[in-house]
Amino acid sequence: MGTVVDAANKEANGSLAEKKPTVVFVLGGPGSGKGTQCANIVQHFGYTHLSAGDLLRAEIKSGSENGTMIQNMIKEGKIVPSEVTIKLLQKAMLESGNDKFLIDGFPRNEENRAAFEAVTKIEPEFVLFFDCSEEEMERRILNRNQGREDDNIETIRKRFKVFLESSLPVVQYYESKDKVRKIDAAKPVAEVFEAVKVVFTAKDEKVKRRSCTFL
Ligand SMILES: Nc1ncnc2c1ncn2[C@@H]1O[C@H](COP(=O)(O)OP(=O)(O)OP(=O)(O)O)[C@@H](O)[C@H]1O
Ligand SMILES: Nc1ccn([C@@H]2O[C@H](COP(=O)(O)O)[C@@H](O)[C@H]2O)c(=O)n1
Ligand SMILES: [Mg+2]
Repeated sequence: MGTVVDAANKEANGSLAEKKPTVVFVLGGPGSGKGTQCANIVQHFGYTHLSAGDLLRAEIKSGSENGTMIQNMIKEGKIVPSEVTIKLLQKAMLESGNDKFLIDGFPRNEENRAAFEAVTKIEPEFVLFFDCSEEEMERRILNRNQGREDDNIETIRKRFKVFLESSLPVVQYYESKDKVRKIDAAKPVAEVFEAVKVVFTAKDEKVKRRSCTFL
């Protein structure tokens, strides 16, 4: 027999799927500029930005029962079990009131990807992938100065390893479905955003064309 929590989750999944939200996954290595560019996309295209890492860090701060486990995983650069992260994402999506989401730093591995699809029944519109060299990403993270516990050289190396071994295969999966929009993220912020704008403008044009065919 299901618990009250199971029933509440089922209801949340149902109401999310019914809303048919537009989801764009924003992927790229640690420090590639995902958060920076998401802030620009929010301003120009009206999406709500949900960073899985930010949600996990907020969960630690909230004093949740999962806080210590999440903190340890982040310090080690490991990927938190999908169940935890997906619940945080679902809650944030429902609370936002918006129907367009940039989901930043998720899915990070095959388990994240398959669980999100199975639980929410949502497929991403496309995947924005920020491509950048490790040298540049390392330089950026070491200069970030936001007091993140994982922004030290030991954890950075672990995060790069997890990115190569677990996250890139997810990008390849979406590539096989022709869903990846790859951006050269090594350029200055403004130039990267020019390339990002092209992707989102093309998406808006496609939606307009689709609605015209019904006139
Ligand atoms: N194109 C860029 N050129 C130079 N610096 C950049 C660029 N984009 C972002 N930065 C800087 O690099 C650092 C990392 O950027 P950001 O936090 O957006 O990356 P991220 O992909 O979200 O990283 P993480 O996965 O660790 O959360 C920040 O200090 C940001 O100001
Ligand atoms: N799907 C995810 C996303 C993140 N994490 C953990 O958070 C750390 C920081 O993530 P950023 O996107 O803010 O860099 C990451 O290294 C993981 O430990 C996760 O577990 N699952
Ligand atoms: Mg980030």
